[in-house]
Amino acid sequence: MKEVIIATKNPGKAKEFEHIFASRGITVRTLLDFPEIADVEETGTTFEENAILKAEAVSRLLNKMVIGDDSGLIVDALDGRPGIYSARYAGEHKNDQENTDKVLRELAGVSEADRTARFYCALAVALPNQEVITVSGTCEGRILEERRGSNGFGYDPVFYVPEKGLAMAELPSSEKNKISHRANALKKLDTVLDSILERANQS
Ligand SMILES: O=c1[nH]c(=O)c2ncn([C@@H]3O[C@H](COP(=O)(O)OP(=O)(O)OP(=O)(O)O)[C@@H](O)[C@H]3O)c2[nH]1
Ligand SMILES: [Mg+2]
Repeated sequence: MKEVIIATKNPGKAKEFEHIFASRGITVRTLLDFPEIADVEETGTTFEENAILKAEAVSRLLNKMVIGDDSGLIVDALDGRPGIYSARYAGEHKNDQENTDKVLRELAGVSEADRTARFYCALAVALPNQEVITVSGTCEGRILEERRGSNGFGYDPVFYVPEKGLAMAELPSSEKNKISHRANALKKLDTVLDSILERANQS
């Protein structure tokens, strides 16, 4: 059975990776399956650097291929914030609800046209003794004034997706997983993933 390990402790991301990889017949394991592995410190200054830190640290520990995901929300009117600090925007305790409230507060009074934003996802694939590979994907949208929908995680209830006419959290997961920043990054791995997996499952 083909398997990939994702260096994430975020249950929302884990679910999306499980869903996306299931369609390729690949089983996903995440750090939720390895509670003994400590948090990797995200000391990078870019999404890519943090994705590499997570992938390489866990790949070294398990001596296996590991994918790291570092992602977040970039709001133009906030000079790109929360950006790489998306998970901890309202404090170290990482609370989606509070993070979203903080963005809504900071955007109070900003017109619809100026509420443009995008989700960004950097993925790093680390294989023992090989060069790490990184790809990225984005998803363009706008920040709503109020929450809509209850699917997804994080900022999804306030992220409006113009091409769908709905908030991200109003989309069923099957739809989000076709258009999301994470899905778009994974598409870029498509061509290399099969050969990577073959090597990874041999070692
Ligand atoms: O509404 C959202 N829909 C998404 O699809 C999405 N993807 C990322 N995010 C936000 O960005 C942070 C990532 O930060 P992050 O990459 O450091 O992950 P994390 O700390 O949650 O888990 P880990 O993977 O590091 O273990 C998350 O917590 C969320 O706030 C999203 N929000
Ligand atoms: Mg994190």
